[in-house]
Amino acid sequence: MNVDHEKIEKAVRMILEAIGEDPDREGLLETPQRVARMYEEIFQGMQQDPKEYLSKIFNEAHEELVLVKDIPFYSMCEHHLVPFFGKAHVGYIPRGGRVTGLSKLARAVEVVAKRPQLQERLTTEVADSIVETLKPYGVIVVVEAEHMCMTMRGVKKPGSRTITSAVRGVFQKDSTARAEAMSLINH
Ligand SMILES: Nc1nc2c(ncn2[C@@H]2O[C@H](COP(=O)(O)OP(=O)(O)OP(=O)(O)O)[C@@H](O)[C@H]2O)c(=O)[nH]1
Ligand SMILES: [Zn+2]
Repeated sequence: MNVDHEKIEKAVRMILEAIGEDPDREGLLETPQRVARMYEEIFQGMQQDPKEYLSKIFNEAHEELVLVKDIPFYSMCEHHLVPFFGKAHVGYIPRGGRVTGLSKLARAVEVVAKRPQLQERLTTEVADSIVETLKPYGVIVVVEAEHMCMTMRGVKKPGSRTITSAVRGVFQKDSTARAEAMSLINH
């Protein structure tokens, strides 16, 4: 168990009371426990480190781009605790034969998404965890997302998308390499 169920249940009950609901009416009776179970699931990245997955390295003599694109993710905006969700594109150029399983790139996205987050930090954490584990020539991470805090409330701009990127190593210095990766991502 990675969250304090009892605390969440108490808090949800208080929120229900605070909005004028009756937490003891039939439909809401199990809601605090449900929310606790849900938070355990959607915040499970709090207890995980993306590097645990990425450090499962094997040897393959490929020193060209590896790109996994359109990785779907769901995260929770740390300001409003409502979802933001979209797709992540993760690419790297292996160095010294150090490659990892393709699914580990998606797992890294999954781990950092399952925390109270900012899109910028999610993007950076994926890029830096790859740099630290695989020590590649370069890393490029592009994330596109829709933020529920901008659509269902506040400024109310449904359909607006936020795009963030983090580039490391060769992708910072070499605009041709970066443009090539970006064109594959946008293709
Ligand atoms: N940079 C960044 N901002 C975010 C992200 N998710 C939500 N936000 C923004 O966080 C800001 C919080 O602003 P505040 O003024 O403190 O909160 P607010 O009064 O609810 O703001 P509004 O959303 O403008 O109504 C808002 O502008 C959100 O759009 C994110 O991933 N990255
Ligand atoms: Zn927000």
